[in-house]
Amino acid sequence: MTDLVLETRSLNKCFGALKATDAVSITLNPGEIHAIIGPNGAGKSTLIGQISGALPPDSGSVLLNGQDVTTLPPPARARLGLARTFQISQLAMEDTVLQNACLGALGASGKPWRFFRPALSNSALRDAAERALERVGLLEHAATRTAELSHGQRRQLEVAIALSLSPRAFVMDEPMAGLGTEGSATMTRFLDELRREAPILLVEHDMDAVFALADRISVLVYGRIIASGTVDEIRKDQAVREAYLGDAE
Ligand SMILES: Nc1ncnc2c1ncn2[C@@H]1O[C@H](COP(=O)(O)OP(=O)(O)OP(=O)(O)O)[C@@H](O)[C@H]1O
Repeated sequence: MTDLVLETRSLNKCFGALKATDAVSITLNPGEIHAIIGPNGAGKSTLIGQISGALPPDSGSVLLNGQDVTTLPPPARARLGLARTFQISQLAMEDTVLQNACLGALGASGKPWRFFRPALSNSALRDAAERALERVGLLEHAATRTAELSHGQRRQLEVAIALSLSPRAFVMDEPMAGLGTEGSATMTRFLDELRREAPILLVEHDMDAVFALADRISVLVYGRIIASGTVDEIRKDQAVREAYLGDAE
């Protein structure tokens, strides 16, 4: 029996001759935030795609709470508690905030959202969505058209969608993107609390947020993990500084 919430074992994915992920093995422990950082094109999105199930690996495996989920499609992984934050582009802009917040639970059902629109009258689903909105501070906007939300509020809504799944692990793809200084600080405080609910695998370019939040950082360069360690270890790592942080400090 393992305590690991999420684990990848030697994930490989090639696009033609390009190795987008090259034997990537990472773990996520209960209660932690594990950040994955790396330059553009390092393979971070490819890794997340393989973890969420959107992209089949060429080889290697993905385990969720010790269960091999490598061949399961994204909705099945979501039902097992893997919550990937939805990208803003997947929000239905003409629908209300509450309707979007129901997405997570509906997504977990594996059925297309539009098909299930009447499910808003499902009170269990609605309650879960409202609780999630309350957690992220958006409940007062439940009836607002999503298009009217600010960028930062849309980011909060993405997290609410993930939360409505009662997840056992979060996988977040750049939650700070486009938030500005104040928005990033608010999101950082929120993620700091959220880790108590479920651990977070965090792909993020915002180094202030990463250094403030991460228990562990893994550095991906050209598809390979070149270093993994605490914030201090990564800051001091010469190979990391040369490959990535050197021009960011
Ligand atoms: N569907 C695809 N077909 C061909 N090449 C791809 C495909 N998806 C990604 N790549 C290539 O794989 C490499 C890794 O891309 P990926 O998007 O995973 O990097 P990333 O670290 O997420 O980058 P960024 O920080 O810019 O989002 C890049 O060289 C990219 O051009």
